[in-house]
Amino acid sequence: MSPEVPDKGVLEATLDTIRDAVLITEPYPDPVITFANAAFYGLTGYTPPEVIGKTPALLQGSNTPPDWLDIFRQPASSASDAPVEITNYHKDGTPRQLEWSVSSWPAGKPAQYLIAVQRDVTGLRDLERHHLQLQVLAQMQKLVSTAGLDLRVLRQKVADVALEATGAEAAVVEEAIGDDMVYTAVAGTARPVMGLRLPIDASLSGICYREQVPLLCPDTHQDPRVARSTAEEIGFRSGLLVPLLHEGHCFGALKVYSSWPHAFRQDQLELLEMASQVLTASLHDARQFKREQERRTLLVDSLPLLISFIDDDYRYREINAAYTRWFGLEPDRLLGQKVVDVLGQEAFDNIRGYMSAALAGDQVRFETTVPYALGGTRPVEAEYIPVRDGEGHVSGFYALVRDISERKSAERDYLTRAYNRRGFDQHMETAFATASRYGRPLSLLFLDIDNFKPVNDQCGHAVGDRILQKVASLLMGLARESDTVCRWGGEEFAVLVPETGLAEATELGERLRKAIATDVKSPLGPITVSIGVVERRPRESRKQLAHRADKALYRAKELGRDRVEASGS
Ligand SMILES: Nc1nc2c(ncn2[C@@H]2O[C@H](COP(=O)(O)OP(=O)(O)OP(=O)(O)O)[C@@H](O)[C@H]2O)c(=O)[nH]1
Repeated sequence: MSPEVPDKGVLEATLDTIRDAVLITEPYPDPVITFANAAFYGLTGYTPPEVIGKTPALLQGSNTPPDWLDIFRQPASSASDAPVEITNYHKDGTPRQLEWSVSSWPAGKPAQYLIAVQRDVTGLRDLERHHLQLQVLAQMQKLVSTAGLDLRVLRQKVADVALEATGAEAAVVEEAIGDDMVYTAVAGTARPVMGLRLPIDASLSGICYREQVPLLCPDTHQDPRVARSTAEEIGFRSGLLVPLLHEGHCFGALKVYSSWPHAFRQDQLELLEMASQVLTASLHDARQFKREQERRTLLVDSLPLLISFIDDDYRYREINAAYTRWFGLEPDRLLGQKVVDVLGQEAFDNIRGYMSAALAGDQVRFETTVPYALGGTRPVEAEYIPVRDGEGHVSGFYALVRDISERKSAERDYLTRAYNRRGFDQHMETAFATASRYGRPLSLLFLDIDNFKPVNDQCGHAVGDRILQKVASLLMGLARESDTVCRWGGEEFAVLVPETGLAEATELGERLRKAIATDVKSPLGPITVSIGVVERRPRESRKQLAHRADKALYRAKELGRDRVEASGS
């Protein structure tokens, strides 16, 4: 022993009594161990013959930085220098987090020995890690509850939290689509590679997804499973990958990575795995919800119905694809627009009352006409269904609008465009219901062209047809909007007149008779009509009313034609 260090034996005896592990080594570059205290043997599991004469390299393992022995190169110049934390390994292979402080001995002179003190901070780091894990998991729970079922938002949050929790440079959510792993959310330096696709069979994430196992990749340069060129391209040198698993079904992988090798530890992989378990349930629900939504949208879009949600400011908030077809406008030209701006003032005025009723909470159903993309208007049947928010306030209503032009044309007579019997019956039903419920008057006119047979026989059917058309158009022109003109059959017409008593209906009959006699002519002379008029009696059926009208008409014929006969009540 050198005379400059006469007290090394005393030192060693003292070191054996302290709790921190201590090594005494030769100076750098070959820090051969000349002494280890009892705490060191206890900490590492080695025996003196396995340690003395070796270097501290015997403590290193897969997660130890390759250049860690540099800490012996520049020993601390003062006690205040921060210790360096290194992952070393027990003899049985278990990793330990050790804080190393290396100093020269004797102090202030050229180093003859180095004294290396190691404090085992594994327990402390475990505690810290558990604390962090709890924090991260709490954060995950929070984000899951706030992200709702919006798949895009949720994916993004998963990537963001994974990035933050692991301190990685990049985080990616990869989902299996067809034969590829597709980057469906990216964070950190992975941002420019959103949407990247890699074959499942030729990527590390593919393995993680297929085999449903978490993977720690310390260095892509040393890992034959890595698609090297893509790894280089995205700056992936080391990383962690966990499968996105829900109830045994795997739908992708969550990956965090760094452009440096050995940037991650096993415990971070465990954390990521725990986090992914919390997240995948929500991701799975959001994926299901999106699929369900797409299915529903497809269904709603393929219905022959215009379906929209209109808010309490009379603006379209949701529309199905039928709107685009009907108005010839893309959804973004309709969404957020006011109904009046889309339909025009006139059509809006027709429905404004129904809209107010729906916003007051009533479910309403009505017929109207609305403008159509190809010009003109079309008849529609609309139903408004109010929607209430959590506090019972009506926030808007669903509008279900059906094109009824075909049904309407089925209610019309092909030759004259007056209502046919089917259309007339429907109007009769409604008019009867209103008249009897509110005790309102309702009258019916039956009208038959006089001596039509000779016209037909002598002038031909084409002439007869034109006369029928002319009579019908005169009747429709003279009747009110609320009246219903019907071709009852052959050369016989009916006019239903709501809100009108017998006297007024008889006057209308006279006006019609005169107009026809004046305006409609055949090659054989003017065309005249005979008319029977009746007013509905209380509790009278439709059939009884029609029968009386027919009798009145018959009387008009009997009494010489070209006249109006009213049947008193
Ligand atoms: N051109 C044409 N004629 C029709 C049509 N439907 C019925 N008619 C004709 O209407 C005529 C009805 O004749 P009748 O029932 O004998 O009565 P009328 O000659 O009008 O005599 P009165 O009713 O007693 O005044 C027949 O010649 C039918 O062929 C039609 O759609 N087109």
